[in-house]
Amino acid sequence: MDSKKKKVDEGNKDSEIFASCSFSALGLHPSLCNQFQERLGFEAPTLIQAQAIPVILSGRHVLVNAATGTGKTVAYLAPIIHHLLSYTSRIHRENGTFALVLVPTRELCLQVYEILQKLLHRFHWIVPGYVMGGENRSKEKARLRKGISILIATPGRLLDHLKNTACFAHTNLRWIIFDEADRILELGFGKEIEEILDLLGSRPTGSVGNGNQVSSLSNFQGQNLLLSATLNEKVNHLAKISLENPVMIGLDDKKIQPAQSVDHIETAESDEDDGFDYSKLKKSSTGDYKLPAQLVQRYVKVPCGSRLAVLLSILKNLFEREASHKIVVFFSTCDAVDFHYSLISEFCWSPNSQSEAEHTEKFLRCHTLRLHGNMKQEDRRNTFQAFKTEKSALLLSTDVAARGLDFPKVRCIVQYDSPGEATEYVHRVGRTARLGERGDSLLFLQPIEVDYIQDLEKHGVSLIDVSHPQSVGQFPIIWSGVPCQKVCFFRFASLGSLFAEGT
Ligand SMILES: Nc1ncnc2c1ncn2[C@@H]1O[C@H](COP(=O)(O)OP(=O)(O)OP(=O)(O)O)[C@@H](O)[C@H]1O
Repeated sequence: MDSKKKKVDEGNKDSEIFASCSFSALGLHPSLCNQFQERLGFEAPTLIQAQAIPVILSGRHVLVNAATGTGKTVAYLAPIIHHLLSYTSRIHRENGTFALVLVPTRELCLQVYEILQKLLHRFHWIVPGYVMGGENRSKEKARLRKGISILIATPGRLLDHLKNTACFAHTNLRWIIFDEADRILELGFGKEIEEILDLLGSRPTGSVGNGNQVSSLSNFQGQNLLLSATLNEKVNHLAKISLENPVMIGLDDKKIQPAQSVDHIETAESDEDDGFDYSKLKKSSTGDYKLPAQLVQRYVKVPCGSRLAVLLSILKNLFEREASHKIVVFFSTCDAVDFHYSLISEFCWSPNSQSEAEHTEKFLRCHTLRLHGNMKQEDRRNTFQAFKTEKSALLLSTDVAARGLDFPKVRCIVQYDSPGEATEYVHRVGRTARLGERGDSLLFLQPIEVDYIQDLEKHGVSLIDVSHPQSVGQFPIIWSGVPCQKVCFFRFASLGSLFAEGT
């Protein structure tokens, strides 16, 4: 490709991701705009940020539905920081919590906290903090006693502190954000969320447990935000009990355009008594999912007994082709992750290997990591940090890594076990092809599971079938048919059948 054409392509790609305006044009505080450039290296807002930030700044309740990796985190953090910077008298940490960000997993909690720390680098009077399962409660209490201005939390631990930590000051609470709202509910935190909303006085007690009742939040002076790349019935319910006359961003837009001003954002025609059209949300939750346009999605039919051999062959090929490569393989259970981790680790290069010969002898030349909910908190944290910084690594994980996690430069997602829900498929593959980067995904399906493809098609997601030898060439990953790998293939095929799968 000549360089002129390449420039045009890059220009087109950028215009699909980034807005043509600056952060300051969105009305954000100038010193915050400087932080974007200095601390995060952001030159311009993404399209979703350009659309959401002015609306969130206006104080409206908002529901944001945009593809994975489009910059939703900054879209909600920036307006909060802007407002906290704009108060005429500086806030103090003794004023307690002004904003609460609820997230489904511990890793996402840490990730949002890291971004927040960077953004608040120059604003020491706005204190970021987190509380989450697996952490020391007493230490969290001590931090809450001192005061946390913007608190990120997993629901169970937050509820615990709301009930048992008397020194947790939240009377100044103005914002509640549900990041990955649908996942919070899928993990069974529905009751906790209702209790949290009640304890914080952000919905009237009359609507507890009644999914059909639309709350009137007129006593609550705050602003609530819901964000997710996928919507479902449960989010519909959460929207009903937590949002008042919200603006929906990204629901109908095939291509998101930046907002000129709040007046240009349409709220849906009312069919409910609070002016918000919940049927539109309902329709969207069964409609098309938003996936990064540049993501190449494939599937392969593999009988259960051959999956391991095929996986190893694919991984070998991938790591041999490119020296720096990051790959995530998803499994359905913690046991399956552990089983494959101990197996694959036997064949993997490790950073602790003594000699160069040891490196080259290994079947897979990459660092292997694992992540799941049954691991000790410290190990989870180490894996999360390591996979972020590694240039070449393989992460074996359950769906704990599927939501919101932003690992840079993940080139490929393999789904060894098919995901239960179509939404989970979208979030798993969303760990690659972020913010316009290229990415590939491969879904393993057992012959009895092929109907899953039709389920995905109902949501506008179509995959290329690479099960047939003639299609294998389309895939950047060549598997069992490669002669030089036959020995390995059969070796692993027989090994695979020695171990019982389905753990
Ligand atoms: N304006 C920007 N300019 C450059 N990079 C950005 C900008 N905004 C966000 N990013 C980067 O884009 C990546 C994706 O952002 P983020 O994790 O917020 O996406 P997301 O939409 O929340 O994704 P998911 O749905 O998977 O949670 C991050 O690495 C983030 O640092």
